[in-house]
Amino acid sequence: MQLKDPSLLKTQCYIDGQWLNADNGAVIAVTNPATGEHIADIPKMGAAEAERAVAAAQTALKGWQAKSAKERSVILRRWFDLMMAHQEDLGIILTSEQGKPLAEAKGEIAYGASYIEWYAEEGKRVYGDIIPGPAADKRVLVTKQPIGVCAAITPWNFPNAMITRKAAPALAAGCSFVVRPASQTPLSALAIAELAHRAGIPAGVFNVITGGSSEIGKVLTEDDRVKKFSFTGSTEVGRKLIAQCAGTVKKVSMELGGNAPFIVFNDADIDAAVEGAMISKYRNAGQTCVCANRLYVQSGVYDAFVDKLTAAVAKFSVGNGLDAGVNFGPLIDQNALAKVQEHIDDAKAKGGEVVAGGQPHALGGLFFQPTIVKNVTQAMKVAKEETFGPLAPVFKFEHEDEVVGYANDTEFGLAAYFYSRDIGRVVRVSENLEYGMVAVNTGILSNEAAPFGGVKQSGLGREGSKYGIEDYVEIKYILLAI
Ligand SMILES: NC(=O)C1=CN([C@@H]2O[C@H](COP(=O)(O)OP(=O)(O)OC[C@H]3O[C@@H](n4cnc5c(N)ncnc54)[C@H](OP(=O)(O)O)[C@@H]3O)[C@@H](O)[C@H]2O)C=CC1
Ligand SMILES: O=C(O)[C@H](O)CS(=O)(=O)O
Repeated sequence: MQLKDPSLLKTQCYIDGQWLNADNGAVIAVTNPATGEHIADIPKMGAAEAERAVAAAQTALKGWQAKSAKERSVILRRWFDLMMAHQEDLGIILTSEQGKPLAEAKGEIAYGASYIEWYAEEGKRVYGDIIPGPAADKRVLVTKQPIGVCAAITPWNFPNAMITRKAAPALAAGCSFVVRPASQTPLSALAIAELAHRAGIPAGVFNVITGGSSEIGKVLTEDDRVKKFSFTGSTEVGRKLIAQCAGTVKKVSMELGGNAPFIVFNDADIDAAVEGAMISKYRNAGQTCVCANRLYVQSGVYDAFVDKLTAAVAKFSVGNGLDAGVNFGPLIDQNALAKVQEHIDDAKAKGGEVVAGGQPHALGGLFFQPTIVKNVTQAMKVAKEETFGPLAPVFKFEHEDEVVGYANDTEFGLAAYFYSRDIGRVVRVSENLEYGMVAVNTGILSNEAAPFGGVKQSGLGREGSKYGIEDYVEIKYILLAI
């Protein structure tokens, strides 16, 4: 790995300001999904180390809370500046362990850093209230205080941004933080820790522990010193972790699975819709929770849309994300490939027609062809299950009410997209779609100014915007009798 600053490639965990190996010396190998090559070994820590990380966060809390919001803001701003100064190296580390093209990886670094930039400022705006009391001698004061030690478990698909989207509001609010990143992509998290150290974030305030997900997860969800738990990943695992948090009544945030509809009406700008579908469907090789999972196109523009999308997909350059010109990388593992193939085969067996891709890429390994299947129906797996890969199933529909019904017919409710230039339809459909986030005439909706999150079984809470810091404070009501 050719880095300008090789010291960003850390292979130990960061606990209480120290770089540590596992107590028993056990390690987990990290490999490059594009080549299968071994990149590094990271500690395989367990419950004992996780408890020490929580203890360190507890110890560090008082000093960090004692700083003013402005003092914390100055340190967070330094963290942001360091991440942006090292954007290229952080992008190379991210592409090497996760696979996304370098341009996308560098984009994720800027996206992840933007949450630190945003919350460096937002922490100074955690306002309270003075409410007119019920009697002349009573004063009702409302203040907000940091919730305390926070813990998080994060996924492999955005190994930088999913950490900063949680750590930034937590630290800005005066909380301390322990994160356990996915075993497949730990190096990005450890690089973030190195820059936190350089930024002057005090020992114990920000901790990164790697190792067994269940064993460490049990500590982070059941230890009473942890007052808030945040998770990004599948709904299946999210349910388990919510249940594990119940014993200590922890506040939880959950960013879970999706099944995003992408709807194109006859009155849409078709070229804009194709451009949006390319971003929404194929970003990170289709491995994002907000990827278009079902494309619904009204009958009047169905053939034109499919033809234009097919032509656009043919231009992808599939390969190692570190190679110049590559804009489509590998999937994360064999399970991901198998899921995509299963959905394609099911659709074909039920009448679907492959018009692009449809099988693993000639490059072999974890590369899969960007795929489009047309003439798909609600009876197919692609209508109900999240593919989490580069498959665009294109459904045909006739009427607005019909497609809104299809779009809402899922237990998920994270992101939805539609293209229309009819203002009445834009208002009606935006309001009738049962999703936490609705994008109109665009294929990408994620930014630090917006409250990212889902309804139904796609999650709890919001990340980003002024709303995102509310999950890291507790309201305290003070009654003054004078
Ligand atoms: N809403 C959102 O923003 C996002 C949602 N997702 C959803 O997650 C799925 C794919 O991502 P994926 O990472 O495979 O999801 P997983 O839920 O399998 O994994 C997410 C994280 O949870 C850890 N984990 C898995 N099982 C447990 C457990 N029993 N206890 C504690 N931790 C555990 C994993 O660790 P390890 O893998 O190291 O064992 C990983 O760090 C899709 O459904 C996708 O939609 C993904 C990203 C973002
Ligand atoms: O993990 C994810 O899929 C991200 O939440 C998607 S995004 O925020 O990068 O759009």
